[in-house]
Amino acid sequence: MENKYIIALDQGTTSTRSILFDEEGNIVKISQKELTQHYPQSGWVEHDPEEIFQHQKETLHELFETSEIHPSKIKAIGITNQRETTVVWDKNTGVPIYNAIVWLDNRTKMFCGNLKSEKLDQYIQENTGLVLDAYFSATKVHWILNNVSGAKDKAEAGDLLFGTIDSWLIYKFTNGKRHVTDHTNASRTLLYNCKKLQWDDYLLSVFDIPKSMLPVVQSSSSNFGSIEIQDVSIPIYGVAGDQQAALFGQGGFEKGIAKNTYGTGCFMLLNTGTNFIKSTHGLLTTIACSIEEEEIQYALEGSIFIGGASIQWLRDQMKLISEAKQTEAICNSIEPLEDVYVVPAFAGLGAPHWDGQAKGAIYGLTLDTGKEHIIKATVEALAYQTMDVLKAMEQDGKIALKKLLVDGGASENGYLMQFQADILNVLVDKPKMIEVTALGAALLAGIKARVWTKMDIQKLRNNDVIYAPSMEAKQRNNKIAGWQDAISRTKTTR
Ligand SMILES: Nc1ncnc2c1ncn2[C@@H]1O[C@H](COP(=O)(O)OP(=O)(O)O)[C@@H](O)[C@H]1O
Ligand SMILES: O=P(O)(O)OC[C@H](O)CO
Repeated sequence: MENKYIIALDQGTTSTRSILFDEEGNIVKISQKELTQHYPQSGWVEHDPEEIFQHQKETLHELFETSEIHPSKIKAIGITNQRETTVVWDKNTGVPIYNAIVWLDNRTKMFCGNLKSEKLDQYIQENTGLVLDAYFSATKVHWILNNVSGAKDKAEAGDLLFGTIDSWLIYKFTNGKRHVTDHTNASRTLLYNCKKLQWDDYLLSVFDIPKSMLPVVQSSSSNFGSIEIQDVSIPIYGVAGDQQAALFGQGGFEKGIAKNTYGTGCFMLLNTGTNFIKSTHGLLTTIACSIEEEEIQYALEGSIFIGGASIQWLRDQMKLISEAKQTEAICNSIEPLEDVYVVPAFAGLGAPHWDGQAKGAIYGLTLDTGKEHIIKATVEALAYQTMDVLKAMEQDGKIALKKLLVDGGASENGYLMQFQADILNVLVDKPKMIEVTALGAALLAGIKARVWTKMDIQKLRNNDVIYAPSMEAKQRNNKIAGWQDAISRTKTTR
């Protein structure tokens, strides 16, 4: 029997990966490159779009250089990407006119504040499922058009294109033949009407963005063009924003399934089926991965801006650790300390608080507080923030979750996962193969290529590690009360 393979391209905030999966969902090869982070001013975060494309191309080619597998064995490619991150490039040269403005960048927070009105906020929530925040692409595009010399005129003349990272990669890989995106990525721009499934003319006029800049929107599992490798043309059959891809890769294409990904940020998504549920507790409504001929499904999302990024902060700015994985042993090595809390509001606070002005804070320091306590409190903050989002989700979704599916780099930290189960008092279920985001993209591509069906996910996902809660209720409640106090002291809007 002929061996079949699927490749996932996973372009994340901190790294760019290419992953080769076999037909059983096993990882045959991974190639990865770290991405340079640029911080030109306080609160600004940029990536070089050319570096992103080069890294994606190099890691993809490396899969073939380091394995015996010929490109003709690859049935399809799926792309998954950091969402919202905005690239604007010249249609005639294919060259970006500015760096990619990253989702974490909040340079447009004042602009958002000035635009805010009850009417606009309501329109945005009802039609895009989002909130007016610097996180999403619309104000980033607006900033580029108004701050790069000549950009506005060029955009009006139809000479500029906008895309999230999936669009940018596809445009480059197809030599400018395709300017496309999928429903999940479009739903993060603040420009897409998630009910009508079309770009929203009213919002385009509010943000003053010409429609000619926008990509064509397709189902997540559909034909996005092809990539030539060694004279073989491999179809791109899957595209999804990384958080929706992770939900899909966790088997979350049924109503009621929730997952939390612990990457640079933490993102919890709950599939709500074909219902567009409007949150009343600070969550977002977003489109889940879509399949041709199937009805659109929605998800409620809690976006936490700083998750694993706070562990990078411990490493790179505070110099308290030399690598992220050290934190697990440090957390396990010290006695439980009740009262140190790190609130990592380094990019403001996302869901469910949406306080763009908040700044990070540490509470409960005494003379015997050591660096280990700060490290442990930073790790625990991922779990507390997740708890805030999960509570909002249970209220909006009118459900009581019994189990949380987890993945992402920081889910490798066993201390964090046990603490998460203890604080939530629910089971935390981590698949042994944590590359669930890439698996989701591969699955979308494999469905279109008829290598798999949705129902193959259980077979592809492998065994799980389950963390069961073991903390006493009194201790849990005390810890939670301390966190709530810390959060309320950090917020600028009370
Ligand atoms: N053992 C660990 N404990 C805590 N955090 C970790 C651990 N391993 C990785 N991380 C954090 O996880 C993040 C990387 O996860 P990943 O899913 O690759 O992120 P992304 O897709 O956002 O680039 C980094 O921010 C890193 O600090
Ligand atoms: O790159 P990640 O995994 O941190 O994901 C970033 C999110 O897509 C931002 O919305």
